[in-house]
Parts: sequence; C-alpha cells; structure tokens
Amino acid sequence: MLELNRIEAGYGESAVLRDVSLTIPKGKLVCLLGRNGVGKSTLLKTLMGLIKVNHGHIDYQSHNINDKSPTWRSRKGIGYIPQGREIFSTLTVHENLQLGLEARQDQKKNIEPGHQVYDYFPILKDMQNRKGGDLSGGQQQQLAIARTLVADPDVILLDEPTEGIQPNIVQDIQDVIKDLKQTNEKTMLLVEQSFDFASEVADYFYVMDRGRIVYEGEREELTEENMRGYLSI
Ligand SMILES: Nc1ncnc2c1ncn2[C@@H]1O[C@H](COP(=O)(O)OP(=O)(O)OP(=O)(O)O)[C@@H](O)[C@H]1O
Repeated sequence: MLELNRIEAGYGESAVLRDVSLTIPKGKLVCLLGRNGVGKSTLLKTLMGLIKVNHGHIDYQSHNINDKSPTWRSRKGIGYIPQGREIFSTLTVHENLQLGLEARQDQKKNIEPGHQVYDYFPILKDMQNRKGGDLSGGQQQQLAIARTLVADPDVILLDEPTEGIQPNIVQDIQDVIKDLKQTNEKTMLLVEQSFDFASEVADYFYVMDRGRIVYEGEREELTEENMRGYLSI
C-alpha cells in the first residue's frame, strides 16, 4: 500500500538515499534497521514529503504521491512520529493531543475521555494538564504516539520509539505496537536499532547501510547471526 521505488533523495546536492526500494504491505509491520547515520530517518522524512525525491517514485494506494505535501499525506492517513518526538513543551498534554486532530479528514474537534489512547497510555489522562516539557522522555514518547493515533491514520511511520527510554515504557510501547497491528490492522514502518525490539514485532525487515538497502527478509530471517555486522548486537 505504501511503496518506495528506486528512490534517490537527500539534503541539497548530496544524496543520502541511493536507489532505495521498499514496500509496506497493508496490515503489516515492516522494520527498517541500521546503524546511526545510515539514512533511516531520511527515508521516513522522504515518505512523509519533508524531503524532495530526486529520482524514483513513492506510491500510496497505487498512486504516485511524489509531489504531494506533508499535510496532504497526513490527511490521507499517513501518520508520522518523528525521532525526538517534537512535543510542544509549553503546551499541555491535552493541547498536544488536540493538535493531532488537525490531521483528521472529518471535523472532529474533541478527544472523548474514553478514547483508545487513554487505554494505551493511562498516564496521559492523569497528566492532561501538565506541560509537555515537564514529562519524562518515555512519557513524551507515549504522548507523541498518542498524538498521531488521535488522527486515526491507516499507516504509521515510527522513528526509533525506544531510543533512550526506560525498559518498562519500552514494554508498554511494544504492547501498543502489537495491538495496533493485531486489533486495529494498522500498517506500520518502524525504524529501529534495537534488535530485540524489532525481532519481537516485525513481519518483514530491511537493513540499510550508507543509504542503500543491503538486506531484507521475512521475520524468521531476523536473527542475531544474520544481523551481526549490520547492527551493534
Ligand atoms: N538536515 C540535514 N542536512 C544535511 N545532512 C543531513 C541532515 N540530516 C541528516 N543528514 C545526514 O544524512 C545522513 C543520514 O542521516 P539520518 O538521520 O537519516 O540517519 P539515521 O540512520 O536515521 O541515523 P540516526 O539513527 O542517528 O538518526 C547522515 O550522514 C546525516 O549527517
């Protein structure tokens, strides 16, 4: 349902992604693995329309979306949770969540108290009136995920949700990701450096090195032995 075909993209004159092809089938969770600086975040930004494609094409529901804006993509159901979370620190948790509604196609203006995001992350209900900047890193990550979920996206692009986060929250996030796939049939692309996390949730995986896809395979092939050399294990 979302596909990169022979993409070259980067910053200014310098290409970061080189001849990258990747498919995220409907209802599947695809993991993109690789070390620091190999181009994983650049790939997500390119999918989201934040970086221009130099060559190749991005197809969403079988249509070329190369020239569509990030706003168009989010309104059409592509949700993006960036690395670093980009929480508004001076706004409250509630206000941060309200901002997520902007990406909805309907005119929904409020998040009902029984919304699924509060089941996933009860702490966000308890902390509704706290400023985003007062939350811990793990709580901010939960807020960033919830803010995307209130828009009810079909596809979720998630950039290293476990980076620098305490283990109990990593477990909560893992449970939510599994539920999003199993119960809500979301389509997901998860960027990760953690082999343990990726191997728990992935249906299919790609490994990136220096802007190229160097390995791909089914979940069964995602083993420590195969990943040694590509990841720090
Ligand atoms: N805004 C930018 N302008 C110029 N070059 C950039 C910019 N952002 C990233 N790069 C470069 O692009 C390359 C890929 O970076 P990217 O952030 O996509 O890697 P990554 O695999 O996501 O790594 P990390 O896990 O550290 O985020 C790096 O060489 C990086 O220095």
